[in-house]
Amino acid sequence: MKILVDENMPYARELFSRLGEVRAVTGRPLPEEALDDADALMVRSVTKVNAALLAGKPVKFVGTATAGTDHVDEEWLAQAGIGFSAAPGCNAIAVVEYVFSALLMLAERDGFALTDRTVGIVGVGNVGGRLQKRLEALGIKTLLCDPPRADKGDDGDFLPLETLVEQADVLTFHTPLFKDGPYKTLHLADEALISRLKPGAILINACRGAVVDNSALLARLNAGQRLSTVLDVWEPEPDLNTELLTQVDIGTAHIAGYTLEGKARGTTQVFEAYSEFIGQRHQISLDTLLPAPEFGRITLHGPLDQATLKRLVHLVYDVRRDDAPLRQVAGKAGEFDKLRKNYQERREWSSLYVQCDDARAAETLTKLGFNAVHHATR
Ligand SMILES: NC(=O)C1=CN([C@@H]2O[C@H](COP(=O)(O)OP(=O)(O)OC[C@H]3O[C@@H](n4cnc5c(N)ncnc54)[C@H](O)[C@@H]3O)[C@@H](O)[C@H]2O)C=CC1
Ligand SMILES: O=C(O)C(=O)[C@H](O)COP(=O)(O)O
Repeated sequence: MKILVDENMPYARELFSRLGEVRAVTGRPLPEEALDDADALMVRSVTKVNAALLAGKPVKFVGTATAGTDHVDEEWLAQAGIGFSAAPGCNAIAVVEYVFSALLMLAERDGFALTDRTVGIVGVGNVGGRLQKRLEALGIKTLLCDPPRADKGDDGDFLPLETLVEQADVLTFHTPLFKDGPYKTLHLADEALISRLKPGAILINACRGAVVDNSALLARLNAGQRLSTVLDVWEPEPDLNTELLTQVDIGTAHIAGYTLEGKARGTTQVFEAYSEFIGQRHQISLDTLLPAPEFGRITLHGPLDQATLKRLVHLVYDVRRDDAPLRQVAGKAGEFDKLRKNYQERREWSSLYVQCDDARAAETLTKLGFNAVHHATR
């Protein structure tokens, strides 16, 4: 059994070698000769998986260690009889923590309280749903837009996108990229939508670049629209518009989902799916794979206010550590992917054990996803 894995999948060699011979390859571009004798292919979002790549090859299963699947022609895989699995939700916590890190940075810089802001969430799935819960745990008002869920009759107060545009101070996108169909998201944020955002609003895109029309956004920013912008994803990648990068408040190289936990969950989810596909069911516990974090334990004295939360969040992950390197290399061939390949280890908030002498601080931090306990220390 020969299994090709993207070289940017942590723990892939260790896990997949339990099932067969593993070869790690670059995902962009994927060396096509490697497919000639491969039984299975494990990719990330940078590899386009379609007939052009796989027709006539022996590959019987494709796994993508990602939440998004717009790089995979699932219809063709199904009609070609090739098994497929994605990794839904694997990195949702990472994206939520990226959004929080960015919002706390902007709130400190511009001197506002997050509890005075209303956050509009477009796409309330694994990322958007977790984001809603964590924002509400802090007492921040959210407005939700998810037409597919609304049409299915899911519980939730789902609103039209237009209402979010009118009322939200922060508009954050967490939808898949659908190029057409009833729930098309390509250029969901177009020039008309962007120009109607509230003055001083914050626009965040951490889903897929083309969900926001990047040329329209640049035109609005150049026209002096009062808007703060956080872009993790770009139209197109890896060759983003470098002028747009100079205009955004935070710009990163599609790394919102890149916690070690998030990437490792992606690998384990496709490993489990493939092991089931070949009839050798394995289940993996993440705890057995992950190393100890750089900061493991901290004591918080007193209550939790926004400034304290910001310091705690930024101890684990400060989004500015990913903004500066992108600005340094943008426009140079190959550098966007190099930043992603050589990504400095980043952990999730749950990796930090926080001992609090204030019961409410412990309760809030627990709801936010920290490993917090209340323990009187004074
Ligand atoms: N920047 C990054 O590193 C990452 C980006 N992503 C992207 O974010 C997307 C969302 O991730 P998840 O929450 O895990 O996916 P998900 O599939 O759990 O949730 C997506 C939600 O969007 C909703 N939706 C679909 N069409 C919509 C529309 N037209 N308007 C509003 N809502 C719509 C769906 O009903 C669903 O509830 C992924 O598809 C992926 O493209 C995901 C993880 C990491
Ligand atoms: O899971 C997704 O969807 C993502 O966007 C991933 O975080 C992207 O990471 P790569 O697969 O491009 O390494």
